[in-house]
Amino acid sequence: MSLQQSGDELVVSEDPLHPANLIPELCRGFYQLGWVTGTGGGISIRVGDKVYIAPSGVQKERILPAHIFVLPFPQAAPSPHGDRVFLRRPSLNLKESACTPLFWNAFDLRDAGSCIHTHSQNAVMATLLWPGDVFRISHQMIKGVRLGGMGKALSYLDTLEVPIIENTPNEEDLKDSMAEAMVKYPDAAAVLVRRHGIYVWGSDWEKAKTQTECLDYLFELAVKLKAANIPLVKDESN
Ligand SMILES: CSC[C@@H](O)[C@@H](O)C(=O)COP(=O)(O)O
Ligand SMILES: [Zn+2]
Repeated sequence: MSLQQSGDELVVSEDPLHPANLIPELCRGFYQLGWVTGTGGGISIRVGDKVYIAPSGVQKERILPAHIFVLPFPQAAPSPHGDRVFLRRPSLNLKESACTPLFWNAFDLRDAGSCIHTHSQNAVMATLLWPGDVFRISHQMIKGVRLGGMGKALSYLDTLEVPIIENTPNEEDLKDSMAEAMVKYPDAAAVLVRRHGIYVWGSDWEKAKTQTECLDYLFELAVKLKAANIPLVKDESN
């Protein structure tokens, strides 16, 4: 099969910033942070009408460009068998990430250019220490996080809100509750999944990565503040 017919030309590039090269590199970085160990977590990048997605259930720090799936955006109507439409599939027997419908929430509902999923223990601890449906923090360094993940940067004086949804045994079943949380909290840059992790998006991969890092810093800080009995939201009267 020629390059043209297989779609391999969509993942072969010498440009280090090509999504097929970036996804493996970023996943190696996330692995070092403990965000994508045990095959969990991942990142998807959308450039224009193409979405690049990693395979499911593989060691994310060992992904190669040849393992990347490319899907059309917007999503093409599924085949009569209900199968997703791909512009390019790896020749190996791999399946696209189970997070695909959740990444798609960020593309559809926020027009995001990238979405990151981590199993960061800081995020998981935040979902357990704050049992309600939203995590809130104020008067901390929240300036790296943007309104809705896409708009202007938050100010020191804003209160950052991240909705929390309940986990399900199958990743795909989170799609609707994640979408509901995104509609209910239009200013949120991420959705936490209780006892599981977080989905963070941005207008491009750099902004999604920056916001994932900022939020993780805040969750780690929040866990320490809780241990020290310091409230996360400052009382404006003192
Ligand atoms: C051990 S991870 C559980 C997975 O279902 C999922 O939550 C995840 O983070 C990664 O899914 P994947 O399909 O490997 O990309
Ligand atoms: Zn996960």
